[in-house]
Amino acid sequence: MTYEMFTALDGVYHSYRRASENAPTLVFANSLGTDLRVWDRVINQLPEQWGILRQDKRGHGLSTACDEMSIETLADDVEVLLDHYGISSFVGIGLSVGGLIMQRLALRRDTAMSHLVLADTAAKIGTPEMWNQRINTVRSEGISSIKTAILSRWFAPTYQKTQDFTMWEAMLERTPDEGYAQVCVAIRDADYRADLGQITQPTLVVVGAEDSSTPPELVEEMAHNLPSSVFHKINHAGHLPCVEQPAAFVDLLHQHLAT
Ligand SMILES: O=C(O)CC1=CCC(=O)O1
Repeated sequence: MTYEMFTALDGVYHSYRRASENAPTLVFANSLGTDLRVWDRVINQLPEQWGILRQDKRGHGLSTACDEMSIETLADDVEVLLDHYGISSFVGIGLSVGGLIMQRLALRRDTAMSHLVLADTAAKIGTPEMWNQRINTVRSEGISSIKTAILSRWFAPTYQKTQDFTMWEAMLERTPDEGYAQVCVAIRDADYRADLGQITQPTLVVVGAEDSSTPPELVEEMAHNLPSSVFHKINHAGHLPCVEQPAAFVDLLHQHLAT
């Protein structure tokens, strides 16, 4: 059974989906410019009985934005749902900015989070200058003015020629400009490199071999600084291996949860 819900948190409408209440519960956090559908292909290949909780970040998908956003606020939003459902044991799975959110939850919920999966992410993503430039451009000219550059980082060249590609292009283009800009602010202001050594959960770190947003070397460096991690590159994928190579992603997830 899947529940699709809205809840109001400090004036923000928050959209999320919960499927099955069985353990383990897999809690997903999405990347910048994508909504909870970015996990569809992975979730479709998981055993039906596993619990699933995913949501649209503020300013993305069907969730509304707020004036000031930080990774801490976005982590609060996940905690509200964990508490609402009384989830005391879960696997945290974060993609890109979702990985920053899950790094916070790994520390805040250290006993409840049994395993961590960090995909195409780092403890610090990009530079303040790069994010400020992107924020200014999105606010003044809109997401469509930078969508070609973003999509070329999201996907390997071969995928960009497929029919599916247009769906993701539409998802990005329909993200509200201010919601997108606010999440860029949250990423710009986050630097969790000093905290990596305190994350004790067994952590699977994956990256698309053709990811040019969070390149394999950056992601591997994060893996080296985590006390208990395994690192895998997924071939024929860019920044969103859960979209381009869901079977490889699910295989690695199964292996990780068996440890
Ligand atoms: O849009 C990008 O460059 C990719 C990205 C960076 C952080 C995130 O969540 O996505």
